[in-house]
Amino acid sequence: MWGFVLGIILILLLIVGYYLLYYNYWSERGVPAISPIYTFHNFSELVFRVSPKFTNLKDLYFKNQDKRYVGLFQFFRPILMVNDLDLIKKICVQDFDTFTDHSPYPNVLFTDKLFHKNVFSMTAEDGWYELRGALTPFFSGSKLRRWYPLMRRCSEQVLDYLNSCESTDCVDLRDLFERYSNDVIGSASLGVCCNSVRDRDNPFFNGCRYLANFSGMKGITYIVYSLYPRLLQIIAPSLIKSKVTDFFLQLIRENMHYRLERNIVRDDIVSLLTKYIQNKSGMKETSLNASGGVCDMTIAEVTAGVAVFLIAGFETVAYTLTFAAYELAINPEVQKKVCNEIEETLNKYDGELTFDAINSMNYIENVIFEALRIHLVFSIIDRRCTKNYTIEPVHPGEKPVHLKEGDCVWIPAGPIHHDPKHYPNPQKFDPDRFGKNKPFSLMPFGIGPKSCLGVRFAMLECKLILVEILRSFDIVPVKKTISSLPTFKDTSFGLSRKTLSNKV
Ligand code: HEM
Repeated sequence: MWGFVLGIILILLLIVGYYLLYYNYWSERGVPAISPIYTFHNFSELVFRVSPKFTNLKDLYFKNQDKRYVGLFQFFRPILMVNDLDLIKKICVQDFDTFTDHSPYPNVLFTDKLFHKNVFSMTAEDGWYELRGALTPFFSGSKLRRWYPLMRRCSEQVLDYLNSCESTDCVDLRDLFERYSNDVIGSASLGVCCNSVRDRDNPFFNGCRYLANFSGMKGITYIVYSLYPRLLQIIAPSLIKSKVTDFFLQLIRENMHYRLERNIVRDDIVSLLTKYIQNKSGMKETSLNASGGVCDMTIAEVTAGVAVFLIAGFETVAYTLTFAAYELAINPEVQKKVCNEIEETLNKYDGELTFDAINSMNYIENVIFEALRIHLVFSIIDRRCTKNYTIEPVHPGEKPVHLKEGDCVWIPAGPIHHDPKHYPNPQKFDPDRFGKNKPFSLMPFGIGPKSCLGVRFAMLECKLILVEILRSFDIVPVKKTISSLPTFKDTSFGLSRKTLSNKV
């Protein structure tokens, strides 16, 4: 018994000692620092980087907003939080070649095939530049025009569903948007057509929803892996259930065989990844086995590469749309302006909701950006220093700060979006302020060469479904939506059918 108690005390003393040592990490570099105890105090927000209103991060930012940067800790990982927009620009754009990577992410081929190196987790040393370059054509203007009819079909399926509902007084829009975004990314990126709005239990949708969900033990395991990658080699539990991994591996296997047998090149994510892997290996033959099929290694790499798009294009879009719907519901005058824009545009395009018609609607784009400013999906943008780097002093009293290779930098995007010196009256939903904001003060899609690869794709799909819904319905708040803020536990909205005279 006493041995056990002494053991616990020893462990606690070691932890405290370790923390005190770490505390000096920043002060020795002349950086104002937050006590490491803060990490424990604000565990979920600092460690998991999620909180509905990022209250603690905001608190930290506003208490230190006179400082260009402040040192803090994500457990034992020292983080430099950068508050100053000029310094953000320098780190994320001008000196990007020193900050090419995110903080380490799990890269766990031997336990989780679906989390093998992908464009999000890959470092520059691993070949991030090449992979990003290989995938970029999927998002070019001409490709978006090509994916548009697929998006359109998905948006029409949502409308058909809503039109067939007996009552639309209380519709869970987040669920509907998840299904829509899943169908869009599935059909464009790999040619899987499912109507998950109707076919509510289809395995592709359930698999993607499971992949994109990082709550509970899965989220904890993921964070522990990214903080302590070496633990992986010791304990190595899977993040993803093997039956889900097998489902996606089998899906991609069949997909690739089908293309190979019929000589189909679709220029989608599956095709681009296959080409990239073939070029990387230098020999076409390495991706083909003796029987003319695709080898398992290629299938595993393509599946992992596709999985990150299924994850990236799922909750992000659904959340963005839910936030936008919320702001439209509680700001009817903004909703009216959007409807006027839709009407004017459709008049110009003979009533056809074409790719060009959607692209020419600017006000609704401002609405989406303003919704993302207020309710950001990712409140922190992170970068990892890949070589030693010095932040030169600018203000009197500052000293040069020497960052070491491996140090991590956080950009507090959420608090910056709410800073009155960048956005006067920051809680006010005002789409007209978009375009007048300071450079680098708005970053819902990240910053610089590592920013979101899917931004144009995401904006197109968000605009399309909002326009499609607003042509036939008014979005109105219901009691549950309003009271569930800020957690959005209940995402029901009222959709009130437009009469023939006010249909757009
Ligand atoms: C409105 C919805 C979306 C939001 C708010 C969003 C936001 C972001 C953010 C903040 C990043 C990190 C950027 C950085 O570190 O500077 C990111 C990265 C990324 N996003 Fe998105 N995203 C959205 C939709 C999408 C969609 C639909 C796709 C794919 C079809 C996508 C693909 C990616 C990829 C591949 C990356 C990693 C880029 C890289 O590291 O090179 N995103 N996104």
